[in-house]
Amino acid sequence: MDRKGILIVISGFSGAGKGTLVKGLMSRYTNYAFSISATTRKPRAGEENGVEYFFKTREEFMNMIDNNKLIEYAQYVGNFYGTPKEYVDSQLDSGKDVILEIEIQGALKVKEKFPDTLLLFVTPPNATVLKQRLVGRGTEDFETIQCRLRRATQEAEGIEQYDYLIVNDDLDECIVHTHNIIQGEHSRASRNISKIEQIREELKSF
Ligand SMILES: Nc1ncnc2c1ncn2[C@@H]1O[C@H](COP(=O)(O)OP(=O)(O)OP(=O)(O)O)[C@@H](O)[C@H]1O
Ligand SMILES: Nc1nc2c(ncn2[C@@H]2O[C@H](COP(=O)(O)O)[C@@H](O)[C@H]2O)c(=O)[nH]1
Repeated sequence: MDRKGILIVISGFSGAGKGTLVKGLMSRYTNYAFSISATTRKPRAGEENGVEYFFKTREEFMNMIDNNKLIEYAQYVGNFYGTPKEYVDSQLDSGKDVILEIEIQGALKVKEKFPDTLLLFVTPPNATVLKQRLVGRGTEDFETIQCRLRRATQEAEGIEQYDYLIVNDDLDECIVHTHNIIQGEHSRASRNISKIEQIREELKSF
């Protein structure tokens, strides 16, 4: 049986450190592919088209939806975000583990379409640290920060639907811990495959 990559969703409150964690995983380990989302959000200072996101007009984004180019999409604090399908399919087929850094509504849609998806939720050690990180990043105005914190309150209601909660306190520890969880998922998947193959073989003798 062909071994394919695992689809991994990383969600978490705005400012929890998802992007920082993903960059750490990508730079330290080689078997991850990061799915670059499409968004109608304006780029932050330093963000480049095709690196952090594919920045789209609303019309372009709607065309992507109409042409079935997205695995999932959602609205988040006034903007659209979505996962382009083609890249994810090709990377999974080539055996890479594909990381989607997406919010909770999209995460649940992905899980519905691909039940083997590993759902990880990243949290800071506490809410004070969350606010400090979000404010300290200096990329959003006061009103947007308030909207994102209110959104975090809603998102907290859905955490139980995730497979693992990952506390991002010490960044290095968080990167290694997340990698170990993903490797554990690989071992579990191959044990299941071996078992299924063994049972199929045994059934042939009846
Ligand atoms: N473990 C950590 N310790 C200290 N600071 C951190 C840690 N992880 C992330 N940060 C900092 O917190 C801020 C928010 O991190 P990041 O941008 O990765 O969050 P995010 O979850 O991707 O947020 P968003 O969803 O809004 O894009 C950044 O300034 C980052 O450098
Ligand atoms: N459902 C999706 N959510 C996504 C996608 N790409 C990013 N996101 C999430 O949006 C918020 C805001 O991101 P930001 O870059 O503006 O801070 C955050 O929770 C991201 O994880 C996507 O393709 N689909």
